[in-house]
Amino acid sequence: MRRSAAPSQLQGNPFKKPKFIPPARSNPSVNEEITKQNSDIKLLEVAASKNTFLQSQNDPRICSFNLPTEESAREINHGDNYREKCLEASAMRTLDPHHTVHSSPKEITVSKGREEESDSLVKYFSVVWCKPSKKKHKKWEGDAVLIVKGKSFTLKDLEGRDIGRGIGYKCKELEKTEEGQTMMIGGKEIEVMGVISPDDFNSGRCFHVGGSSAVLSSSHAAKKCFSSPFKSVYKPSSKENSQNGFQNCKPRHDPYAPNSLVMLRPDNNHQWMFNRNCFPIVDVVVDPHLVYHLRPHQKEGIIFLYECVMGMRVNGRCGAILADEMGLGKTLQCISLIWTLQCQGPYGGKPVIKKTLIVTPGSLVNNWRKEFQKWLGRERIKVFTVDQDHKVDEFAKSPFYSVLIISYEMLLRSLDQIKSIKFDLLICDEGHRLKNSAIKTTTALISLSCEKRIILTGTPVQNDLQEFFALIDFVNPGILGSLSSYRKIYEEPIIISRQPSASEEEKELGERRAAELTCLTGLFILRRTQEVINKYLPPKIENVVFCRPGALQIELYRKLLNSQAVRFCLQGLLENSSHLICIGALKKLCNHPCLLFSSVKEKEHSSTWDENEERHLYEGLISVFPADYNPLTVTEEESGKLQVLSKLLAAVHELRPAEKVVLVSNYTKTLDILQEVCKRHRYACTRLDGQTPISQRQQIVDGFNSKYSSDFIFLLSSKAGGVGLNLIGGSHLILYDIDWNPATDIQAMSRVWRDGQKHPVHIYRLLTTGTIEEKIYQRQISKQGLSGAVVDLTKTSEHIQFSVEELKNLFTLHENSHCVTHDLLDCECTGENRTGDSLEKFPISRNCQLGPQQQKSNSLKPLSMSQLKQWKHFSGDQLNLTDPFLTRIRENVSFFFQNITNQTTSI
Ligand SMILES: Nc1ncnc2c1ncn2[C@@H]1O[C@H](COP(=O)(O)OP(=O)(O)OP(=O)(O)O)[C@@H](O)[C@H]1O
Ligand SMILES: [Mg+2]
Repeated sequence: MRRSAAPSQLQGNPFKKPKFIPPARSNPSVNEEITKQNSDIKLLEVAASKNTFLQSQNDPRICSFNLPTEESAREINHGDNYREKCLEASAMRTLDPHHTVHSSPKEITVSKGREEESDSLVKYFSVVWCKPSKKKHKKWEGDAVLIVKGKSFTLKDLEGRDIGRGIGYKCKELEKTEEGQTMMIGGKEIEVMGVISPDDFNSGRCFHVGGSSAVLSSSHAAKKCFSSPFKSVYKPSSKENSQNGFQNCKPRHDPYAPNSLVMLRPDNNHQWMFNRNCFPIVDVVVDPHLVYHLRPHQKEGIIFLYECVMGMRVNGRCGAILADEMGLGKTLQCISLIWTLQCQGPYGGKPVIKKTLIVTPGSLVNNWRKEFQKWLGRERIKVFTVDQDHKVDEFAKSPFYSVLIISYEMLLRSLDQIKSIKFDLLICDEGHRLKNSAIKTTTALISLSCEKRIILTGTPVQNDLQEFFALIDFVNPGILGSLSSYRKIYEEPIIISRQPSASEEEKELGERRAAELTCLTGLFILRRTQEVINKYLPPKIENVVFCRPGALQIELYRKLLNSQAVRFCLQGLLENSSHLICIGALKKLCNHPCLLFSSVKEKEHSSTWDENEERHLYEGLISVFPADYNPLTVTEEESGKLQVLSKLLAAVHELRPAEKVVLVSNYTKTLDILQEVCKRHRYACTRLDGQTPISQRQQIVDGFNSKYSSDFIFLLSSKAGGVGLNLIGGSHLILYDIDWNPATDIQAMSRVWRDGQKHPVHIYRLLTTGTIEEKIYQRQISKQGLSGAVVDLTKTSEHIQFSVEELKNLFTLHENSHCVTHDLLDCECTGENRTGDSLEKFPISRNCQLGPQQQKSNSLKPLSMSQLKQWKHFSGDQLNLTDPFLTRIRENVSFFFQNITNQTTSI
């Protein structure tokens, strides 16, 4: 039987949650989990054949008590640990004067004297109803309460009005009424969703939740796989019902079903802190429909998040950082967590959370909504996304929505309204931005009272210890003490130990403190790398393409390097930031000379030209351009990279007409040029940059990803849309320029090689041979080696300190090299189709060839260079290239590096 949710269920209606607890399970894996000190992540996969669950349900000793008595706990041989837990729980019960032992079977019949059948059985169920139809997928119209009394049924809507009656049913039929069952009552088709306790019916609470006016629509996606999880597990007879006041306290889903994903039960400590009312312990089981889709690492991630936010990993702290690499499905893991906590809880099955706040970059607000729909359909969870037309107030007033999704910018604007709502769970997507505790966004979020906090980030937690503190302190405030004590205890000793002058004692202390810090924070930080999903993805062919610069580019480059500004920089004579202007000019030139031309013209015409520092850089530059130079008519030949790009696009268009290209740049002006080229070649394209209104971004992404889209190219500004987006419609991604920060580029490259991608993915990273772009690339890969690619997204060249030596290296043009990067590898090959086979000749641990100071300062650097050396590499002159795309661009390329992940037979 398929079920689709009723509105009340979306609100986490406790009346629909069966509340049976099997208080003692003999499954050793569960007991192991309970005793585990270090809460290692472990999936509890319980064989369906083990029916101890059913046995314990049928055991009146168990069912008739909230928690087992000392005697019953001993009688049931479930292992010492569990007994200890039960004993303690029963002790807690006696300590709590308000605790009531629910043992009276008479509770079931309540309507004394009101009805003729006062002595007969009365049962209450939450149901959904609709007009009768033969359709497989019902369109449920509303929630209702079904009262089964004697031989009659009454159906009431959530305002208490009778909307149907039936009489004359056979006793046997009545006894069979259970979850998932459908029947006809008073001309309506109903489906039973859950049992309502007499108490909840009598108090009227069962009518309050969820509202009454919601109309359900069926969602194919949601209905497709949802099954009635209880059917084979719990079939209470009327006799049991009458004996057991807690027959409802059972897990929402069968914890013993094959592949069930069961959360760790709370230990004594936790119960003591959070279960003061001594509710029975109920297994929290992730919805099997979701589990069906989850990858193994995602199951682990959900268990991890659950334990963190429940305060099971670090006593009483409820924060977590999920730092999985890009594309690992952090969104789905969070959605699973929300759905689980919103419907279930370990104490009496009561839902742990009601409302969730998700804060995310503007371009991902609608992506979150889509992901909710993708995994849960439209009915189960009602999510509200804030935009110009949908304000927070609307969410606050509505009882239907349980999840609010808002951008960081909107959050600041609506902070007061947000603060007036009680959120139980806060998720900060791409949360690395919170590493700066001084910025407004961080202070705003800190000011929210919600204590269950999750940071999601693909590029997190790094070497900067203060930023690290800020992230940790956000999710688990105070866990590392005050900032000043943290500095004393951790930061200072760690930094001192890393200095070359550190004594042995200082080194040892720093290492121990670092280990302590890692150990403590490791309890609530989880990071997995992309390797865990490689096997689900198509092959990825990554190419670093060294493009020969055009003649004009070389001439201008020389001129810039000979400028007074660069010379002063190298003599250390100029102000701090002057080198940045020089670097900026060289980068522009690499993209296209016209960008430099426009900048110079712009500066020349400004009134401050004479005092301007840039004058020292740009003087005489215009004379190098042809006299009739027009920056508006972009010439492909003037830029090595543009020439390669143009040929590459033509090759994809011709050789793979069904495939599409994502074209990434860090600069909107460069995107303008690329767009112009697309236009010229009549390639249909779409574009997302910082100017694109947030409300349109998801639409643009969806349009491109659709197989019906005619767009061939997606122009993407990596700064605006690099993080979080899914661009699986494209299978070729070209990084037109390089960023200082490897994280920015990795983020951008991860947009296409993700779940859902159907084609082999081709990544092209274009670099201009011998120029500053190669130097930046070299710096990137050595940096990645240092930090395992865990680098901060917000670090730009402004944050990088350069020594004069480094600047000298940056400001050198290597005109005679095919590939300076390859030269530095000191590889013995001649650039002829080297495949890394002969690597044994070059042990990976050997020193890097990057230069003397680097060799000494960091032993990790050679590793990443060695890794690069393992890539296939060959010069552009190679005649027998096998890659059809590279063959097409060979003429303008001096060197290639290529790496293939998940190679299958053909690419
Ligand atoms: N188990 C799964 N099966 C199929 N598709 C999945 C699964 N998990 C996630 N996906 C899909 O993979 C894509 C990437 O997921 P998601 O956007 O959550 O990644 P992420 O970890 O947030 O990455 P980023 O750091 O780039 O934001 C999405 O389209 C998502 O629907
Ligand atoms: Mg994401």
